[in-house]
Amino acid sequence: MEMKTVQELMAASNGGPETVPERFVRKAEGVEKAAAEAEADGLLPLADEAPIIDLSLLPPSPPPPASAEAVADELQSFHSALTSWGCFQAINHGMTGSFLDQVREVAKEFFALPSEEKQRYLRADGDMEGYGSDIILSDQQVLDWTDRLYLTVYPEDRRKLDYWPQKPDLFRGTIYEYSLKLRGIADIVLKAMALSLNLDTNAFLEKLRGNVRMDARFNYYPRCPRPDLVYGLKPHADGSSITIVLPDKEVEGLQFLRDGRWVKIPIVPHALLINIGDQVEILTNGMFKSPMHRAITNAEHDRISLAMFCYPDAETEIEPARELINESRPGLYKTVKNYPEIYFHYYQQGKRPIDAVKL
Ligand SMILES: O=C(O)CCC(=O)C(=O)O
Ligand SMILES: [Fe+2]
Repeated sequence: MEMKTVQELMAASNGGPETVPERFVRKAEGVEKAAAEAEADGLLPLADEAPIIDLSLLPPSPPPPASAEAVADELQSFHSALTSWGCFQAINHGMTGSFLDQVREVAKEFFALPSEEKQRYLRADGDMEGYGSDIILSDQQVLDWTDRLYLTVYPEDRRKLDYWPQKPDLFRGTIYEYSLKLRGIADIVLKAMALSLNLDTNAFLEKLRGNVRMDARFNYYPRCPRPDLVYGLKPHADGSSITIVLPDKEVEGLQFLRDGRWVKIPIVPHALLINIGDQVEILTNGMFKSPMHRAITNAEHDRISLAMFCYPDAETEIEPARELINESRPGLYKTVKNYPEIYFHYYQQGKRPIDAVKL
C-alpha cells in the first residue's frame, strides 16, 4: 500500500487539511485508557518538574574541584530522580551546545529534503529501520502523528548503511560522533546507578554485558491541525536499558506520567533527557521505574527529537540483580532474553510489555 507520510499529508491541500484522517485519531483503549483518564485530571502544577542532574558531579570520576559533599548530594538526587520519576534532565554532560545544535541541524535538514530524496531511505515492509511510519500490523492500529527515521547505530557491523542518509553531507559523520559521545554518557549513568544502589561500580554494565547495542530514532512531528485528536507518539514506556533523548530546542511536547498525571518536560537549553527503560526496571527489581511517557503535537510548530535507545545484546539474560532481592522485596520479574521482541509484540497490542514479565 502506498502511504503518505504525515509531512506529505500536511503539504497537500494548500496549507494542510483542516482535520486529521481517521487513522490517526486516538482511541482510549488499553494503556491509552489510563493515559486519557490521567489527562482528564489535568497537568500537574509546574512547580513539580523533572529533576536536573549535573553529570559532571556523579561518581566514580567527578572532577577534582568537586567536594565529596557535592558528589554525595548529587548521587542522592540522582537516586531519588530514578526511584520517583524514572527520568531526569542531564546537564554538564560534556558536549558543547554548538555540537548539539549541529546534531539537531542535520536531523532538521534531513526531514526538510524533498520527498523523492527521503523515499530512498523508506522503511521496507516488516523492517524496523528506515524512514516513514512505524510498522503497521493491522487496519485497527492507530497511527502516530510522526515521520520517523530509525537506525541501528551499534554494534557497528549491524549498521544498515543503505538507510543512513547521504544528505545532508554532515549527517553520517555527525551522528557517528554523537553516538560515540552517548556511549560514554550511558556508561557514566549505569555506573552511577549501581553506586547509588550500593552495588559495585560496574555491576550493571557487567549484567548488561557492556550494554552494547544502540538504536537511534529521529522523530519528526509536523504541526497538526487538531493536536487534541492525535498523539505525536502514543503513551509508552521504552524497551531499552536507558534512553537518551535530545529534545527540540524550541518546541515542547514530551510528557511523563507522574503520580497519575501528565507532566510536561520543559526546555532546558542543551540538556539531555535521560529515562529508564524496562530492562533496567527489571535489573533493579523495580527500584528504578521505567516511566510512561508520550509526545504531543501542536498546531503552530513542527517538532524534532532524537531518542537513542541503549540495550544489551539480544542473547543477554536480564533478571533482577540478586543483591536487590531480599525477604521484604522478593524478585518481581522473570528472567528475559531478547526483550525488544517481547516488547514489540505487546506494544502493538496496546499493552504494557513489562506486565508480561512480572511474576
Ligand atoms: O519526542 C520525544 O521527545 C520523545 C520520543 C520518545 O519517547 C521515543 O522516541 O521513544
Ligand atoms: Fe520513548
